[in-house]
Amino acid sequence: MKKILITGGLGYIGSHTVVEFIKKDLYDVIVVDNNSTSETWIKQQIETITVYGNPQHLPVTENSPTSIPESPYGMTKLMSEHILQDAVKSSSLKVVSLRYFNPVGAHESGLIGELPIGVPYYLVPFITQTAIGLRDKLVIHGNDYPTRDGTCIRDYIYITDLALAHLQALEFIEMSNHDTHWHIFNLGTGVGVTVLEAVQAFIKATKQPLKFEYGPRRPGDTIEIYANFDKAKKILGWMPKTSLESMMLSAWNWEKYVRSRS
Ligand SMILES: O=c1ccn([C@@H]2O[C@H](COP(=O)(O)OP(=O)(O)O[C@H]3O[C@H](CO)[C@H](O)[C@H](O)[C@H]3O)[C@@H](O)[C@H]2O)c(=O)[nH]1
Repeated sequence: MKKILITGGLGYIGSHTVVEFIKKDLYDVIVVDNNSTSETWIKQQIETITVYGNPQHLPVTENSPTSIPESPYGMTKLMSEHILQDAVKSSSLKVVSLRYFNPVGAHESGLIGELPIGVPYYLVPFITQTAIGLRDKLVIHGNDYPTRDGTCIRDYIYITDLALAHLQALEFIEMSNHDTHWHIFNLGTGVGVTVLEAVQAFIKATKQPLKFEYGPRRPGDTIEIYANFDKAKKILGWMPKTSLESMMLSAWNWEKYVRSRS
């Protein structure tokens, strides 16, 4: 059996990816994690669409220009890509860079999911924590953007769909004999969803009331971004399968499970 090392394997994305690799039964999975942001049994997420900044054209493709990120975190993502790109040129290393859009939801078992430390920064954990009563209300950061309802637009991708892309990406890079050893794939649904639509999807899917109000814009927020994932579809055979409402329901089931433990 092939050995695979998964770094950050206790994290939100990492843990779901580990599950899919184990299920496949082709790999001996070794997990490395420094637990730096973990709440003893699970930790936060990373993703890389910050490399696109506020895009000029939508949906963004892998060829859309990257911009200088506003945050040091975003810069680490862009720099990592550059370092890997250089390493590929000077070695036999093969690299696939997966650009995640906004990963949300939890595993269908309800046993793993996203568990931010302290007050959540990301939308969906904030929604679920508000619905369960840990937060008074959700504040929607700005409703005066030039979008259909004034709130920001994102491309929310189900965590297990995202995890499966890692398997497909590995199979692709192992099996193929390409001229280039550096590949980038966008992983999103191709559908832009406003913050208000995300909130409504949560309410509809879970039948939970959710108290929310509009607040000021959050500094540095991208106004609108969603993916063109044609490349992943064509080359990896990858397709997102899960509806926004199912994503929200899974996040809610996870939240209930987490709180029932404590
Ligand atoms: O309490 C909240 C939380 C979020 N939002 C809004 O919901 C949308 C999504 O926000 P998230 O924080 O969930 O996700 P972002 O896309 O803004 O950003 C995060 O996810 C990105 C990729 O998904 C990058 O990793 C980035 O660094 C990270 O901050 C934004 O319009 C944000 O303003 C609210 O209105 N209220």
